[in-house]
Amino acid sequence: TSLGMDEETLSLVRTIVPALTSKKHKGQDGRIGIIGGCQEYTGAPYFAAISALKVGADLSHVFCTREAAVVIKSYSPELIVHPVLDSPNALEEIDKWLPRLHSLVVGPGLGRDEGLLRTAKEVIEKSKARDIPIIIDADGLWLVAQQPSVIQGYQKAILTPNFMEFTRLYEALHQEPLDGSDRGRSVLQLSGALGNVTVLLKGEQDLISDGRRVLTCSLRGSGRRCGGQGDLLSGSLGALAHWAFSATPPPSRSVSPALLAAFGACALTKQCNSQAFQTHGRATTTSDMIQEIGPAFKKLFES
Ligand SMILES: NC(=O)C1=CN([C@@H]2O[C@H](COP(=O)(O)OP(=O)(O)OC[C@H]3O[C@@H](n4cnc5c(N)ncnc54)[C@H](O)[C@@H]3O)[C@@H](O)[C@H]2O)[C@@H](O)CC1
Ligand SMILES: Nc1ncnc2c1ncn2[C@@H]1O[C@H](COP(=O)(O)OP(=O)(O)OP(=O)(O)O)[C@@H](O)[C@H]1O
Ligand SMILES: [Mg+2]
Repeated sequence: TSLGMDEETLSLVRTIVPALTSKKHKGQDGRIGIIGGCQEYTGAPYFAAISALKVGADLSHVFCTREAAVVIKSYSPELIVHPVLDSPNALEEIDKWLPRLHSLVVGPGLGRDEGLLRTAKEVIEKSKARDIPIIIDADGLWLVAQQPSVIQGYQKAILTPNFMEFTRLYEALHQEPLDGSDRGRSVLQLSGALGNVTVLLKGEQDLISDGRRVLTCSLRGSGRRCGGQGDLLSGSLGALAHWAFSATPPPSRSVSPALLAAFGACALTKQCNSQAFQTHGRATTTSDMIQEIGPAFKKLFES
């Protein structure tokens, strides 16, 4: 059954979770970077960055525009916020930090300003050269739909589209309308067309493919679809991808690190949604879900 499959994959995810020991120094369990945050959107990069921390990363950096920075900083003292994304030497400023980052999440609240998208593209190129896992979400996916070559073939990339973003990507790569009747097949095709980049299509069931196989995450969430849940997912995935790709030996022969990390992030997001909904019902918001990350993580991956 699919629930049996979920259980099996969850137990594989447990193997990549780093032990909490007194032998480690700050930073070892993850220094995650978020590229996003502009005039319109400050919530999305905050949700992504705080989620990476709550999952267990040690440091979370947000690279956003100057005016978004003060806002994001005042949501939370735990984030390191760089007001550089719209500066003339943005790439130089971000490149200074790249050697210290373990993974990058590109897109939450990035917006679609041409200059910002160009910078995001250059940061992706630099990160590929450094072999850093790259999660692409939200407006980062807008960029990939315009210029798929920016990510094509990069084995440490994971794309996290909602249905709308998926449709745009699919139609950009296949030059034909998406036939929505077999989503699993479409996800497999899109991943194949992108050179086996891992694609996670979010929905009632999350579908994840590396172009070779499709994993389905069928955990139950709730009927509450407030904005920001996708940001929680992509930020968590930033931390999980670092753990999955750096695990030695590789966690599984049949499931790639990217698939495993993506599955873990899906399961966690749905579990947070379900738990928050039990308390808050219709009033559930993403902040309520973020408060559940600790208990949800424990239930799924540490019990
Ligand atoms: N608090 C915040 O700052 C938030 C900012 N956000 C940012 O807002 C920007 C735009 O993101 P959007 O997600 O709106 O992207 P899009 O502008 O591509 O819009 C997606 C649209 O598709 C619709 N949609 C989603 N799933 C669908 C489905 N299964 N079937 C049919 N329609 C569906 C949604 O209602 C939405 O209007 C991004 O930068 C994103 O990160 C969001 O992350 C939400 C929270
Ligand atoms: N119909 C659904 N039923 C249950 N869970 C869903 C459904 N649609 C999405 N989800 C879950 O909600 C989470 C976020 O997915 P969603 O499609 O809302 O992303 P998004 O549109 O990018 O969100 P955001 O508002 O953060 O940008 C995922 O964990 C996904 O599994
Ligand atoms: Mg989104």
